[in-house]
Amino acid sequence: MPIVLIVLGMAGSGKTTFVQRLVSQMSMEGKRTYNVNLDPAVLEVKFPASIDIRDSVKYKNIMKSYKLGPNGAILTCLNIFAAQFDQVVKLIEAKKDDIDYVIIDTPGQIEAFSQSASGQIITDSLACTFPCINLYIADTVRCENPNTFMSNMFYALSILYKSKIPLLICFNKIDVLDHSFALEWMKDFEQFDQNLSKVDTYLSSLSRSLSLVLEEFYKNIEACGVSAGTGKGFDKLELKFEKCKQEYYDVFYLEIQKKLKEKQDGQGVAMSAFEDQLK
Ligand SMILES: Nc1nc2c(ncn2[C@@H]2O[C@H](COP(=O)(O)OP(=O)(O)OP(=O)(O)O)[C@@H](O)[C@H]2O)c(=O)[nH]1
Repeated sequence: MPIVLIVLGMAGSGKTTFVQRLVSQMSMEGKRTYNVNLDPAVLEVKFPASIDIRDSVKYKNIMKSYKLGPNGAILTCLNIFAAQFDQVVKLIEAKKDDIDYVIIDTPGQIEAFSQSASGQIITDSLACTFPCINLYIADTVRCENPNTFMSNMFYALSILYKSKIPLLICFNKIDVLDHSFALEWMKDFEQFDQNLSKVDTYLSSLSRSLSLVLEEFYKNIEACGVSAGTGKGFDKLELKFEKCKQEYYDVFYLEIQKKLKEKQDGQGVAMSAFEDQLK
């Protein structure tokens, strides 16, 4: 059974470069990947994609037909694609004995996965069938600002609680800045607090309070450092994936199966939320 990796993160954090690097690394190791592009607005997909949202939904047409701006159009494309996502799952299922990983690139509109029903439908459909992991890509250089670090952690937390599948935080761009400070901040509130004092803005007191709330989240979350640009840290990723896969079966699987049964009984919460959004 392949492991599904959903690559998420803020705009410009390096998701696509990460996917590119992972796909080529896996191929060098003789691993078989099935790659999916979920970014409808990208001009060129920079990795070999078996499924490309752009083949089903035309971003520019959606903008015109619904008179939407770029953000609204991307979210609408995802909503439309999510409605037919069972077909994507069927395609992956048909290939499941021939692939080791399904790697999914997502658009920078992180709210599609942290808040919108479409992200939930896509994640639920995959997680019901395959061991599934969210990879949260954080830009280490930007995280040097404690308030940006906190925004990233909060996004990661909301994705974890919304999707209810294992989460791995990948601090990217460690060729520019080592991520050890970020791991330290996740372990030691005093360290984070000292750095927060250096950028004292009105946001800092919110970040300080949130940091205390996040203590429990930090304890249970996997994190690592990578450079999608140079490949540094990628040799340690597979071990992390295996650990998260185990967590999927040990911690999340029962809840996922319960959700699946609810859906089959016609009480799928996610689907009705999605239908409400379309009204
Ligand atoms: N130095 C360095 N730059 C990187 C790394 N990974 C990505 N970048 C650069 O960061 C920028 C954004 O990378 P993308 O891969 O396009 O980021 P993304 O998250 O897919 O962007 P959106 O799809 O717009 O959200 C590009 O200029 C990349 O070359 C890295 O590990 N090191």
